Amino acid sequence: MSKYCEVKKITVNHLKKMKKDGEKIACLTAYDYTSAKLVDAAGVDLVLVGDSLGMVINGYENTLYVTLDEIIYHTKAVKRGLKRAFLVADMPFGTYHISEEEAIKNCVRVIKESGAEAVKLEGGKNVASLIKKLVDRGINVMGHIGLMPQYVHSMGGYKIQGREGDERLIEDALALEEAGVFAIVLEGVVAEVSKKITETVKVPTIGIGAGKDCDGQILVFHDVFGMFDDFVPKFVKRYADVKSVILDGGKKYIEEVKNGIFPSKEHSFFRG
Ligand SMILES: Nc1nc(=O)c2c([nH]1)NC[C@@H]1CN(c3ccc(C(=O)N[C@@H](CCC(=O)O)C(=O)O)cc3)CN21
Ligand SMILES: CC(C)C(=O)C(=O)O
Ligand SMILES: [Mg+2]
Repeated sequence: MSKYCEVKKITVNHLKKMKKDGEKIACLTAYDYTSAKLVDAAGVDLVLVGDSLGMVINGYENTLYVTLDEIIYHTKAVKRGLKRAFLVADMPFGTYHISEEEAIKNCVRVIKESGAEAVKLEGGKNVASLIKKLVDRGINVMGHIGLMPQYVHSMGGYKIQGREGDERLIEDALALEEAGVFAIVLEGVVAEVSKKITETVKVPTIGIGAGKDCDGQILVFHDVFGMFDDFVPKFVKRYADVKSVILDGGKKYIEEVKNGIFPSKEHSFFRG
């Protein structure tokens, strides 16, 4: 068993140390109090309140509709469910795109109001100067390169990155490290390139669809537990089939209501 099981509260230092120790970092998304409590109890090291909530919670076609207030609302709920895991809030599209001043203001708001211990933003060299300013102000920042869902329109879809070489991705990873990120998400990156980035930077890399050689892995809660099937990317592995559990339980409940079996005496109140 890993020595990190004993750690009461994971901090940014533990995450950096895990890379040095060769201890893989297990991460999941969560969007509410109850699911946060469950993944924390399971022992996940890091929880991300992802802007993927726009898709799995709200049913939007992409992540671009998510607002700052929505991320704060969900992060506050997740915060109350966590004891051990490190908490990261995803900065939504548009909240760090107008000016560095506005971006800093929005990140400060997220940290101040939500209880998140870090923010994550998509981008490489183009956001390095902003990240440096955030880090200078005591805000932990997680980078995110490769397939960046907030670029869905300009990329013309969700495209795996690094097929035609690794130069740009490596430059971006180095720029993020130089700017002071404590970790970098590599999303939808070919395994060979993720391996090279992971060997090149000192900060941990957290992969999603980026192969086995990243320092950690992250997946979306609803994908891992088989609750979301509008689309299932190739990189998703299902570790439970909660959809069937809910459908089966739901059918039993409906049948018992229709047949007058529920509620029975034990679920009812009486005067005497
Ligand atoms: N439920 C959920 N899971 C996710 O992992 C996720 C979201 N939502 N929303 C935001 C982004 C979007 N993501 C996606 C969505 C689709 C593909 C996809 O269809 N990829 C193709 C590969 C295409 C190629 O080879 O270039 C695939 O077949 O997996 C990948 C990542 C990952 N993120
Ligand atoms: C999948 C992770 C990295 C993410 O950005 C999200 O859930 O929004
Ligand atoms: Mg995201």
